[in-house]
Amino acid sequence: MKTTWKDIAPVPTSQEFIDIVLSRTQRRLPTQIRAGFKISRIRGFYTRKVKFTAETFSEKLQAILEGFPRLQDIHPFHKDLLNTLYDADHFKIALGTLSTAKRLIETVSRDYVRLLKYAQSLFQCKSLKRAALGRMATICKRLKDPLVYLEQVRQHLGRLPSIDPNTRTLLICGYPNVGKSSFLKSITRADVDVQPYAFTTKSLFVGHFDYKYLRFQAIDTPGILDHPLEEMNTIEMQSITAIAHLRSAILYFMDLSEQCGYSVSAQMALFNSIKPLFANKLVFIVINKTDVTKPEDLDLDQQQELKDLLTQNSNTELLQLSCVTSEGVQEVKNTVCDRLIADRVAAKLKAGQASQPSDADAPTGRLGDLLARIHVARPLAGSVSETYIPEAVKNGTYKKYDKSDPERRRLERDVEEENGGAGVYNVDLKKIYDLADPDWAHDKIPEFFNGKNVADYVDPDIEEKLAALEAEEERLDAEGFYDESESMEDEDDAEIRMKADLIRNKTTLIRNEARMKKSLKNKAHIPRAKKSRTLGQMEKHFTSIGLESSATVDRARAQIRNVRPGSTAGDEMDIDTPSARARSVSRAPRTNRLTDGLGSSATGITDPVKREKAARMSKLSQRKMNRMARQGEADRHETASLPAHLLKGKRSMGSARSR
Ligand SMILES: Nc1nc2c(ncn2[C@@H]2O[C@H](COP(=O)(O)OP(=O)(O)OP(=O)(O)O)[C@@H](O)[C@H]2O)c(=O)[nH]1
Ligand SMILES: [Mg+2]
Repeated sequence: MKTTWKDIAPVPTSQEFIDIVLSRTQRRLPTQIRAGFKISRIRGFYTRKVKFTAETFSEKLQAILEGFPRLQDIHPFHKDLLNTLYDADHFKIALGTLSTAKRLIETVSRDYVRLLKYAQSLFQCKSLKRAALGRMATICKRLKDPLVYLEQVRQHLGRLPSIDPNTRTLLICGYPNVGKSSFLKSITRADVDVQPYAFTTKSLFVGHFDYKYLRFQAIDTPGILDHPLEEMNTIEMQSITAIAHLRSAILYFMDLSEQCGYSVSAQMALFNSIKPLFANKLVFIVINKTDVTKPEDLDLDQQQELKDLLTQNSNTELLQLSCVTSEGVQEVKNTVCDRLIADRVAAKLKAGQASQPSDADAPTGRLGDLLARIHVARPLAGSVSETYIPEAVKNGTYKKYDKSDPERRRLERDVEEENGGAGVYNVDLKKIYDLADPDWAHDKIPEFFNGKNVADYVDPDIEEKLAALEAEEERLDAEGFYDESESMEDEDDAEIRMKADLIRNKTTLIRNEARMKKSLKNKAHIPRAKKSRTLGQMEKHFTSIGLESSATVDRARAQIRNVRPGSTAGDEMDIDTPSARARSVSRAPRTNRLTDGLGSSATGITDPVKREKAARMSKLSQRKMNRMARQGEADRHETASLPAHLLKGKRSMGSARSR
């Protein structure tokens, strides 16, 4: 949560505000418009101006609104402090006025944009825009007071001390002039003013110090007088706010010497009247200026009163110090800090949700929460885990591994050395397989199912048997065994024969396919014409199918000539033969775009009439494109009829209107 507001952007006055916005509109938008332009363009030009101005206004107003703290979002302490210092109502009204103005400006913009849609001339558009901007400026002028007030608040907010309401805090309070600032000065490096008159300190001051590696903040408050809350001024109310909202250790300072100008009984009365604010807090009554007067020096009545004060308020301690001799200063500081730490730790432990533990004496609060989430596993009742010492160690027969001993245990390392040493020997992992029969460990196919594995179903001679069968079949075929029986075959035989044929065909197919797969594998095949065709062959082919070939042949010839100007024009098209590819090919265009497709004579010269017509048509098709690419707004061009020097600067009749 934010505790300081040092980074709020400055709030301009209303006049500055208007200037900023209007000059931004002027700078950011185009400024040139002529009566001769299309009306839609003129309307667009002014609409944009109105919209842009309104947007800038609302953007800037929004920035101001967001820069200031929202009272409902900040800590109650800061909220109350802002209330006492700047008056929450005033603050809210100022921000509210700003947000209303923002809304009004948006409405104005909307209305005038709507009107601008129906404007008929440059003059009308311009008048509408002036009216719109004028109304926005008027709204802004009415923000004069809120803007001034907010700027003052901003400057003051920036100077407020950064008080963190949640950290370890020592709050020093008491009557004016009792030595509060002197104490803050002696325990921290804060530079507070110490003067021998009342109300030296007029606002909250913060100092920081470390104790037991923890950061503490000490807050010096302005002195308080003993009168009802309603009569307290802004200075005193700051102290009250701090006492009421900060979770802290309260150090109530008292001056028994009465050098401060207030009687001891008045100081005790003040303690009693602000006592309700001390609820749930650590409270210490600190007697300052012990170098002048100690509690023992008081008359008996007052001593008794002081004692009563302590007994009435059970959790209140009495401490003594003197800022002048710095006697007891460190002790007071240390006592308070120790108590504060202990208090905060206790509060933290109590803070959890498990306030109703199942066990009567189980810890509550956060500690209970934590313990509820932890499970400590313990051995089951009765089972004892003891240390295990091997027998060999116990009876002394255990021998340490010794490489030179011939009777030593054989290690994998020995096996490695016997079988060629490191790099040659490969660890045999199969020998440790845990199988029903250890002999199976080195089987090639060790997987078993129902006592058998795949190997049991393989006939090792299957290939030879098949070959023998096929040979016999061929022999029978050759001897004409099947021919003979053809005449007297019955239905069964015919079926068998048909099946045999099918099988044979299928086998051949599979074999061929496998062969093809092998040769095609991992090769990119680019189909190419194996043979080059000659132009003559093509001509012959065309005539054979009854097509007129002369034009095609002419073009092909012309192309061949174009491709290889140096080479003798052959009538081979051999575009795809390896030799043709190897030859370097000229990068000159193969065809003339102007004449391409116009139809040429055998000599390659185009009909001039056709060519002229083509040129005309291409020009015509280009016309639209030329028109579109002509000079436009983007081209900074001053027309001759309205030169710049006639438009700008002062005239005899007042200034030229630019906005
Ligand atoms: N003799 C004596 N004088 C002290 C002691 N501590 C502070 N003073 C004097 O008391 C006067 C007031 O001290 P401050 O620290 O300004 O008192 P304060 O409570 O901050 O006063 P306000 O800011 O006006 O509320 C100064 O003149 C100090 O010199 C002390 O221990 N002994
Ligand atoms: Mg002071």
